[in-house]
Amino acid sequence: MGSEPGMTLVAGVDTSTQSTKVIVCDAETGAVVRTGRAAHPDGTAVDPAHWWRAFQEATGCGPDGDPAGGLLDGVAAIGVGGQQHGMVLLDEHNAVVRDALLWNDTRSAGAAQDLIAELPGGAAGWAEATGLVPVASFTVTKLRWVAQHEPDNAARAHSVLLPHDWITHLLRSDRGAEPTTDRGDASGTGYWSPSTGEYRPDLLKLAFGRDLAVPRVAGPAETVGETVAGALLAPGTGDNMAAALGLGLRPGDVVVSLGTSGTVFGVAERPVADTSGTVAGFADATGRHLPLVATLNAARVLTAAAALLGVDLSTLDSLARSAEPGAGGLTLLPYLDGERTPNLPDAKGLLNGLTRGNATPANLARAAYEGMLCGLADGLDAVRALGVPVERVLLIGGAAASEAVREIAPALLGVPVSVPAPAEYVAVGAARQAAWALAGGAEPPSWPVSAVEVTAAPTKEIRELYGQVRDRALALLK
Ligand SMILES: Nc1ncnc2c1ncn2[C@@H]1O[C@H](COP(=O)(O)OP(=O)(O)O)[C@@H](O)[C@H]1O
Ligand SMILES: O=C(CO)[C@@H](O)[C@H](O)COP(=O)(O)O
Repeated sequence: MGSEPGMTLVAGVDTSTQSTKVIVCDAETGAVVRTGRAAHPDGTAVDPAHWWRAFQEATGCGPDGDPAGGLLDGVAAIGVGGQQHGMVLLDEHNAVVRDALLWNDTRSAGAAQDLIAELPGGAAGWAEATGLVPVASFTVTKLRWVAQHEPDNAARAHSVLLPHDWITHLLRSDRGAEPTTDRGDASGTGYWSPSTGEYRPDLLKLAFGRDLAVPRVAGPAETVGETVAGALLAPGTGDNMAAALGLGLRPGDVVVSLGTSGTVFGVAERPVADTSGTVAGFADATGRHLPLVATLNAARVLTAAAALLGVDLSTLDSLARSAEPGAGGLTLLPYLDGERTPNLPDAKGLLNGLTRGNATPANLARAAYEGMLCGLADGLDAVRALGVPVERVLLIGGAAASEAVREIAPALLGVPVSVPAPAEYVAVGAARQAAWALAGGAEPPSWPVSAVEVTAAPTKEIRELYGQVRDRALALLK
């Protein structure tokens, strides 16, 4: 594979929960000319070496990131987007100390509670300081868990990075240089302030009991290093921030992403501090802010429902579309992997309203889609309540490919839904950041995004029933 004649090529990487995806595109227009992907292992604690191996498999690069005839051949700049929050602990020689604890690992739920209690001001104090109220997903709680449960690992730790920081670092020709991150991913740690743009080493120390080195926060379009082949490295960012960049979000646009996580987010000019902790006050990758709600359960609710019914995803889709809205009164609270919004780390899924009359595969399939989307409709209400304007929803992530999702989403979300042309928008955003680092300037290059709009009459009664079942469960589980 050689350079496409006349084109300047940039690459975007999405090192996400289930896989690594790589695109190579024209820096001027964003047109994708090459793609690659490779799977990650399952589990919520993963050796970061798997992500680097997946990167090599997806691109054909050598262990030093040399593209030599592979997917990245001729690429002028690379950006890496990655799953947020994952704790990559390194020793003083930059060797990984233990498996990374991922965003969906709930073992640090107790640590989150402790940290809230230990800071004067509690939840409000954390929201004010970092934009976040600690829950198990955030890196700061994982540091506390290691300090408490694994003193030997804690003693070896010298620095803490996030997944995108680690892959970006491995891509550098000079791995002895200081690692970097960006404000988007730093804002998901719980020890960085989106209001001041500075780390809060006091909060890291509160969690870990001592200082740890942290990566330098690079500017949005900075070049942070070079690969062995001389390609520029952009700062990279968290996957949701990268998706926002890939879609070129405008005020009024809110993204609903249906990957392993479900997320709902929009851009804001000012930092957000939600003391209830429902909306995380993240920063974005452009210098703005990205208020976001995340659920632990999205696309894999559908894979679990398909496995339960013994069918593939395409049959699950047809079954769900053949059922009436409301699934005959079946409601699924989709907390299969525990849940983050609402904050129920130990919860399990709950199927309510089962009768002999409605016990059909079609209703069960439909309840899975409706339950997943009702959880995100709650998230949409929460970001709207914080003043984020919601004129239309952009639906992305693996499960946005589902016809049933496209049919049911506008009815439950209650706003027009646009489905952007199928693409890996996290990787697109990372590539756009790379093009920005290459070109310089105040704003990233403008790349077109086409989308189709899907509409449906709102079905409030399904959300009402879901709300009743959710509130009864919350009263039991809290
Ligand atoms: N047509 C479809 N219907 C439902 N789910 C789908 C469909 N296509 C892909 N998925 C799901 O999308 C998920 C992967 O989405 P992705 O956004 O890449 O996740 P992540 O970024 O978390 O790794 C997988 O769980 C996969 O089963
Ligand atoms: O925890 C969050 C956001 O706060 C997740 O959105 C992760 O960033 C993982 O994303 P996916 O791999 O599911 O896309």
